[in-house]
This record gives sequence, structure tokens and C-alpha cells, in this order.
Amino acid sequence: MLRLATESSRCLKSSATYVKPNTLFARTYAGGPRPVRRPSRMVLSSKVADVKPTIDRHSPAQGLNKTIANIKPHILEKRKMLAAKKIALKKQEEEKPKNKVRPMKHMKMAQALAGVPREVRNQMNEKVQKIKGFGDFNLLDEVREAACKDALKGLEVTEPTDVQALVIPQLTGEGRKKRNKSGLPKKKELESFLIAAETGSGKTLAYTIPIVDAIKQQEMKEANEAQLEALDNPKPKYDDVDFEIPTPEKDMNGRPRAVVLVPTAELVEQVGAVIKSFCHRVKFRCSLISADYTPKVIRNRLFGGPIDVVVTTPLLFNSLTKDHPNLLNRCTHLVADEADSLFDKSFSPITTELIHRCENLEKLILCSATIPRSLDNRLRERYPEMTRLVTPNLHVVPRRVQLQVVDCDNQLYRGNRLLACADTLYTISKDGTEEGFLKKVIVFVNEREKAKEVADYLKSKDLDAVAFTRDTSDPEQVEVLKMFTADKVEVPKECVGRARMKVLVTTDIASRGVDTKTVKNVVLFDKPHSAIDMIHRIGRTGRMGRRGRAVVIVDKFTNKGWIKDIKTAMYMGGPLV
Ligand SMILES: Nc1ncnc2c1ncn2[C@@H]1O[C@H](COP(=O)(O)OP(=O)(O)OP(=O)(O)O)[C@@H](O)[C@H]1O
Repeated sequence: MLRLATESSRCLKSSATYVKPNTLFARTYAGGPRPVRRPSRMVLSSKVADVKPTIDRHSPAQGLNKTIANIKPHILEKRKMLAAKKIALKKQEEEKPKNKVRPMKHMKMAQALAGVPREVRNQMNEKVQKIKGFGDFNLLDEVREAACKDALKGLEVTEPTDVQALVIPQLTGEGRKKRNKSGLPKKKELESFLIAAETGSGKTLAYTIPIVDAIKQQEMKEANEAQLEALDNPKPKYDDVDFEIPTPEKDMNGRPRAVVLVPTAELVEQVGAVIKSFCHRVKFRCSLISADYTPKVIRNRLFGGPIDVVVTTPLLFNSLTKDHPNLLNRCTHLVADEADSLFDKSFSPITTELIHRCENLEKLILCSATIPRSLDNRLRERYPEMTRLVTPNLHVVPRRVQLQVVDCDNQLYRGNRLLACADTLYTISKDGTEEGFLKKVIVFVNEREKAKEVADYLKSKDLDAVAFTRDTSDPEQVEVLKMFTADKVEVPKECVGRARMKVLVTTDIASRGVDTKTVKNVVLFDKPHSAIDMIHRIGRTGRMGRRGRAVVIVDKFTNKGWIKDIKTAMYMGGPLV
């Protein structure tokens, strides 16, 4: 402080405008005696320049005045390299075309289906190309004729589909009879097959033809053996005996050679009709057993005479086999149609139990339009030697089916999904297609309760809608489903627009296996839970080479990226994953 004061006084002295030091005092003591001026006792320090400023190493300002960073050279080198790398990456990123996102990102994230490698698809395609007609199969003439003239009645040219070309030679055992070293056929072992092909590709016929052929071949073989035995050991004459001798035919009562399991009573009817179409020409007996029939009818159908094929649901047949263990002891072929349903959590224990009960089972055939990853893993564990017959177009929704998206959050509907659905149906009714015929549209919802609500709303909007769910007991509603699986229905010319449209509001019950071959339009009211449900629902249209349209209603909660990916996959003709 002292030093500062002295310096300031020196400054004042050197300045041009010098002010007398005691003028202030002079004013203060105006009128009084002037204070005596004494010389200053303050002496300038001679060491001012020598005093070094002390640096507090811990002060926050320490090192602020540094001009060169004290960084070690190797760290500096590393930092430089990192910076160069960062710049190069940024440059690369900038050079990439913008808006290019990972293809099918949303679909791959929600992956539910098992993937099929391209090589497998190509291999199967080569096998399919080799087959030109039903004549190329090693079948009994009557079976081939029944397939072409009865099962595919109404078609001028009959050609096997991809799945039939692939499956029939395998199941009829052409060139794959295992022989042991002695040259004799091996003892019969269980062979398991997984048939997987796109919806509406004729899977039912693909397993029916070989089964009917095998039944007939076995029958002929047994008849020959019986004849030889009769020649070797002539029977005593029973003409004068008054009791009925059990014939081999009698033994067949309630003991089918083949059992076809399907998940619903509706499918029992549908698959049963395909198998029964062979009965007339090939001569065998097929019985349909489901909860739709009374116990008396079931008993008559099972035990009323010889029986070769039974088409049934697992739950009912399992309870029947518990009461009648002999039911399955002649069964050599067992089919689980819609295998992904029959091996899901609810059905799997029953289906597996039934398979184990078939002691003489030779061929286990699983059939499905989709192979979920979980099922794929389980089957690989349970049946490691299973033959997989997969068509080149498995999990592909054909390009002939158009997918449209309706956003119910737009200005028109303002989030009203029901209104969006009704408007979509109005648009379909006016599109000018299917002239002169009844227009059949299926609306899929996710929950049973919703089906009735949607059907009621559509009715209030003057649309002819019916709900069909597992709870449906009304015979009229069941009739509507039959109408959807039947051929085209002609309508009078004056019947136009909404008047010639029939709407079926349903759940997944009608999405699996139901052959709605004349349905051209499907509306997905709710977004399907997975690609599996999507394939089955869209698969109700565009069957067997026909064209179709699917409309999916979305809102702000729908994963639009997923829908977009599905649309892209469909457009590109690739599989949904
Ligand atoms: N070789 C063929 N030529 C022409 N039509 C055929 C042929 N085979 C089957 N079809 C017809 O194709 C339609 C679909 O057959 P099917 O119901 O067996 O399909 P799917 O593959 O089981 O379908 P989904 O997976 O939906 O159950 C049926 O109407 C059937 O008559």
C-alpha cells in the first residue's frame, strides 16, 4: 500500500497539470493558520524490480497464461490419429446417399418365422421343375384318375403344384426304400416329414394322394397274402355252422389306417371333403369326426363298419382313444395339418400324446404354410431326422396380391377405425370388379368380442355383415362361412354396389386353412400380431394363382415401418421374416 501511494504521488508530480498537494487542506482550514508542510518520510524501495510474483500452484487461474500445452508426444500422436479417423468417418458418412435405412429393419426386428436358405429354395426348385404332370408319379391308376377327375373336378388341364411335385414322390417312397445289406427292405421305421408351402398351394392334395395310394397298396398286399394263405391252409367248410365267422373286414371297424388331425371342426369338413372325393373311384371309407356331431353319429361313423381314414380334431380324438385304445393300433399314417397350430402351447401335449399312442406308425406328416422359429427349433430337437419338404416360395406373399394401407388418423376419419373400415368396404363395393357375382369380403379382427361390435357397426351403415367366431352357434352364421368357401355365386344384374356384397367379420379361426378361393378382398381391421398371422390372413385371398387385394387399417399406434417393410417384401417377391 505504501509503495503504491508513493508511486501515485510521483506520477502526479510528473504530470503537466500539477495540483498543489495541500490545496484541499487549505480550503478546509480557510481562515485558520496554514498547516506546516513537512517533507515525506516515505522512501522508494530499491528492490521493487527484484521481487518475484509468487505463483500459487493450487489457484484456479494457475497455468492460464501458458501458450504451449504440456502434452507428452506419444499422447499427442494418438490424439491426432483419432481426430484424423473421425474426419475420415464423417466424410464417408457424408458421401453415402441420404435416406438409405437398413432394409427390412422393422420386419427383421420382429422376426417370428424360421428362415429358409436360398440354396435350399433353389434345390427344391430344381426338383419341382423335373415334374411335368400327375403321370410322372408312381401311383395306382385309379388314384391318379381320382385326383385328376374327382378331386380337381372342373379343371381342363390338371398339373401338380410345386408342393405336390415335391411331396408326392417323397411320400410314395419312390427310390428311397431303405434296403439292408442282404438286399431285403429294412424293418419299417418311423419316417417324419415336414411339408411347408405357401397358402392356397394345394397342400391337402399333396398329402392325400400318397396316403390314399398307400392304403390301397397295403389293401392289395394283404389281399394277396390272404389268398396265398388260403391256398396253403384250406379252411374247413362252415356252411352248416350257424354263427358268423369274423372276417378280416370286421377287424377294421374303428381301426383306421390313416388319421388326419386338423385344429377346427370347419377344417374337418373341408379336408374331409377333399379325401372323400377319392372314395367313389378308389373305394375306401373316410369318416369325419368333430364336436359338431352327436355321440351316436360319432359311434356309428367309427364302429359302424370298416374304416380307412379318419379326419378329426386332436382334443376329441384323444378322448376317444383313451376309451378305445385299439383305435390307433392299425394306424400307419398320421397327418397334423396346420402343424404350427397343432404344436403350439395349447395343442402340443395332446398332439404329442396321440403320436405316441400310434405304435405302428410308419409316416408322420406335419403340414403348414408357416414355420415359426419356435416350432422349427422344437421339431429339430424332437425329430432330428425329419425330411423337410419346403417349396421355393415359402413365406412369400405373391405379387398378384395387392397390399393397401388406410390411415384412420387422417382428416377424413379422425381416428375412427370403424368409419375407416366402413368407408373401405364402400370403396370395394364400387370398384367395378366381379360383375354379376356376389362380392365376398373378409374383415379380420384380433379379438372375438370385437367381431360382433364391428359387424353391428357395419350393419348400421347398411352393409351386409356377419360375425363368425369360436362362440358362434347360430347355424345361419355357419352357413355364411360355407358360402365363403363355395364357388362363385351369381346375382341378378340389377343387384349392384353394396347390395351384392357380403362381409364376414372374423378372427384367426377363419384365417388358417379355410379355402376361401373366391374371396378377392380381405380387410385387416386390426394389425396382425406377427408375420405368421399376416401370411395366413392375407392368404385367404389370391389363392391358387388368383389375384387379390388386402387392405390394412393403421393408426398412430401401429408400427408403420413394419407394414412398410411387408409391403416392400411383397413388392420385391421376397419372403416375410
Ligand atoms: N394341382 C392343382 N391344380 C389346380 N388347383 C388345385 C391343385 N391342387 C389343389 N388345388 C386347389 O387349390 C385350392 C387350395 O388348396 P388347399 O386348401 O389344399 O391349399 P393349402 O395349401 O392347404 O392352403 P392353406 O395353407 O391356406 O391351408 C383348393 O381349392 C384346391 O382345389
